[in-house]
Amino acid sequence: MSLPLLTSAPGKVIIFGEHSAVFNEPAIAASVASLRTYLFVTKAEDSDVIELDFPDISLDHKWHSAELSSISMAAMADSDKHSKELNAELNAALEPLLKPLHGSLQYHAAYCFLYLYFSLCGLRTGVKFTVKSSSPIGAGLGSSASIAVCLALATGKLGGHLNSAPERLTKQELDFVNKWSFIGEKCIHGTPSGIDNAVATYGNAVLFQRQANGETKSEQILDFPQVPMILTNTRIPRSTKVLVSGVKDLIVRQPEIAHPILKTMGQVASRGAKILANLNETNYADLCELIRINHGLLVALGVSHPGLEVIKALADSMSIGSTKLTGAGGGGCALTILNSNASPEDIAKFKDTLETKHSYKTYVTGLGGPGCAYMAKGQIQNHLDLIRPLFETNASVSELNDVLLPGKGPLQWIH
Ligand SMILES: Nc1ncnc2c1ncn2[C@@H]1O[C@H](COP(=O)(O)OP(=O)(O)O)[C@@H](O)[C@H]1O
Ligand SMILES: C[C@@](O)(CCOP(=O)(O)O)CC(=O)O
Ligand SMILES: [Mg+2]
Repeated sequence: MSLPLLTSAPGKVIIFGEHSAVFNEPAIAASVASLRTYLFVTKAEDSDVIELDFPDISLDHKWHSAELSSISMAAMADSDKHSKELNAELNAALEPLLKPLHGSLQYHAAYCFLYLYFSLCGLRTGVKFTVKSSSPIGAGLGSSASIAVCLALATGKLGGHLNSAPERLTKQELDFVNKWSFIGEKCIHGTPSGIDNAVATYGNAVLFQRQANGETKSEQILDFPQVPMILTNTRIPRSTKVLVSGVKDLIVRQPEIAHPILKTMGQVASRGAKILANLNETNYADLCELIRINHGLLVALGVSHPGLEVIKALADSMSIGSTKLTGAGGGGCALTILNSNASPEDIAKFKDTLETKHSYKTYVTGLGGPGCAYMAKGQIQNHLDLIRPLFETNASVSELNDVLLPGKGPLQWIH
């Protein structure tokens, strides 16, 4: 497919089962309608370069064709064979290109990009990839998976792998995006479960389980109930990669203790799935109880943070609802499922205290929106005056969403 290209994918909220999902336990996550990542691929001004412009993480980098000599055809060959494990030959070839970014936060985003780009597009130069996200980054809401999905969809299209139906993304194409975005997540954080990229690809909500053979089973939950909840971002930075490897270390040190915790988390997710499939006044309290238990188990794994406990303590002391961290923890976000009798005044006070006293950010957002999408070339060209400034200027999140949010903005997306 030719340029320009525009792709998008949502963030997610894990309701039950973060961390235990990495160890093959079931987990439930839903996409977040209003928190999305957008990728705009255009012709670079210099036809000799591959350019990345990731302003959200202050990364603007160009690679000239002369620097690409380490990337042999052999390193890119058979990339499909390596769709489950990273290709050691390609990794070695990427090393010199990534050297200037070593030790920086931007390293993993650039690694994800280069890995997918060379695997799916080859050595083509003269392209520029610009990414903007309306989702907070590194906060537990799956920004890494949404950028990996945007990149997998765009590089899949650019490399000619995804052009079977002009009017929609087929099931096979979505499976392709899911497979390659999982590889992208691997570049960003090592050993992902695959739940985040599955939700960002397919949208809605999923009951997900990684199998012992590395395959994944994900069941779409189409009518995900709109559970009343508040998402709170502590804005405390953390890295999924570090937190996931911390849990791995705990398992090595305390296997008899850590394994049963993970198993119990799986039980919580399975039970939670049953309740969510038939949520009603009678079992709502059970859902809240499972949220409380899941958080306690995550605390036991060592992935909470005093800043997250502030949210839980406030919600508990106001009897407003049940709170658990969501995503990898260590900072980032928590969700509070509101009690059915929580008053609007108490909800407002809860949010206000978190925002004014602790400088946290709260969100009230719908769960279960669309998955990945792209825009037809004609549509982009007809609206370049609307689209281009969003990627070339310091556009705010609301300006981004006003134009680009599927279903809200004036433009048509293909799903
Ligand atoms: N909009 C973006 N622009 C550039 N890189 C991004 C963007 N969103 C995510 N990333 C990459 O993902 C990383 C954060 O992923 P992670 O630690 O898994 O947190 P989360 O997925 O919860 O946001 C960032 O450090 C960066 O490498
Ligand atoms: C901790 C984990 O379960 C979720 C990580 O989510 P996030 O990157 O914090 O949004 C890891 C995974 O499932 O890949
Ligand atoms: Mg992530």
